Amino acid sequence: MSIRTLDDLLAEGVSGRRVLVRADLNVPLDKQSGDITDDGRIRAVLPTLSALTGAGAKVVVCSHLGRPKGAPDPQFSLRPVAGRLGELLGARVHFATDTVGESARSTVDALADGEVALLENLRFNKGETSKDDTERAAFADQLAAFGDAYVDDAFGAVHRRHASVHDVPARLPHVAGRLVLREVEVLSRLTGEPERPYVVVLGGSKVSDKLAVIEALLPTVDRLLIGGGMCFTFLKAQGHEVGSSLLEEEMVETCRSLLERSEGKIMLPVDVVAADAFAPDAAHDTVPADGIPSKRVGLDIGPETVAGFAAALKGARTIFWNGPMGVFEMPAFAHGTRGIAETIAKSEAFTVVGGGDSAAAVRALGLDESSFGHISTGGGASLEYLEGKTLPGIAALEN
Ligand SMILES: Nc1ncnc2c1ncn2[C@@H]1O[C@H](COP(=O)(O)OP(=O)(O)O)[C@@H](O)[C@H]1O
Ligand SMILES: O=C(OP(=O)(O)O)[C@H](O)COP(=O)(O)O
Repeated sequence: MSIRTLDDLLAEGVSGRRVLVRADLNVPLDKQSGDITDDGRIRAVLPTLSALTGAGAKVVVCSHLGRPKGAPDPQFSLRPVAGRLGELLGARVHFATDTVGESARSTVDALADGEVALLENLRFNKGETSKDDTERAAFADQLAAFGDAYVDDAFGAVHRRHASVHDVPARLPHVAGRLVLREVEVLSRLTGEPERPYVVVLGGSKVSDKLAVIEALLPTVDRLLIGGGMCFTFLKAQGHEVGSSLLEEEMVETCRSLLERSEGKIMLPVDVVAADAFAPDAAHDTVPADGIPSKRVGLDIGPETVAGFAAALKGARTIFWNGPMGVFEMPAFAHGTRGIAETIAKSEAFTVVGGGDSAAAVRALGLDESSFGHISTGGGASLEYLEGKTLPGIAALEN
């Protein structure tokens, strides 16, 4: 891989230069208070930021948060992240209240050597995620104007063909940051010939994002265990009622076809914790996966499923896990995620956990991070990397 690195940029000297850093500061927020519930992704980018500030660069950080629809939306503001980043860096982070407007321009212009600015959410601008090349290019031009060089340290977003990931590097001297390099180095261990049995566990809520990955991974894996919000579209494809559980109706047919072609590798829940409502205190009980009552919502995998998945993980030599098994943010629905996480933590396999929420779950459940081989900051990104796809953010650095 012919990618220039942060060390190459530092060797050229960055003192007094403006360095635009694309980070993935898409951290989970508490729905009520808006507080950051896990700062792992902020911590993960500190080595790159500290190296740059230490070398006297004017550091301009940009990131997305959540999925706002191309316009400002206060619930997705990066302001709280600026505060936390400042605490962790031990220095003030200057926050721009827009991404490429007047506030961003004046904030960047006022930066002294060794100081850090954070721009407001990239996705408050249509150009960031647009499929239209011209619209993306116009936004990329505006962003690129804030840097003399570009560092990509947003591993969690390298699978997105977005302006800040794919188009800005074409406009500036560009390098990979410390996090991106480390992630690629570790994950490449899973792309060649992973030690077998190789078991992948998938959950979470980004169903359609991950179905294409399942298709690609099926020939490579020995077992694929599907829980979390992912499983209901598959259960529906098997002809079962899923009540008001998370469902992507238009993907049912794809799931049916995947199940047919899976040679029995796909394992689905046999029981589910079904609740009256999507709420922490909702009444709930365990029901068979083929008998979810019509008004109930499946919020976790049941104990029999945890035992079955644990048995399938026994003896594995390589394990990749992405996506919580249930709505672990609510303690009543965290048992499945805990059961699977504890099983993986105890395994002697080479274990990789990927994804912002999966990593957050490991920490929220108080598990020892060092009992996993690697905790990746990217869920979709690591899955697509494992698929062997050329990721837009990595390809852009290679050019
Ligand atoms: N049964 C379920 N119904 C709805 N949401 C779920 C369910 N199980 C898990 N989730 C949610 O999935 C989210 C994480 O999904 P995702 O973003 O795909 O994971 P990651 O960030 O690890 O890649 C969590 O917020 C969790 O509450
Ligand atoms: O949280 C992320 O991905 P992940 O949930 O797959 O780990 C990244 O920040 C990418 O976000 P996106 O899936 O909204 O593009």
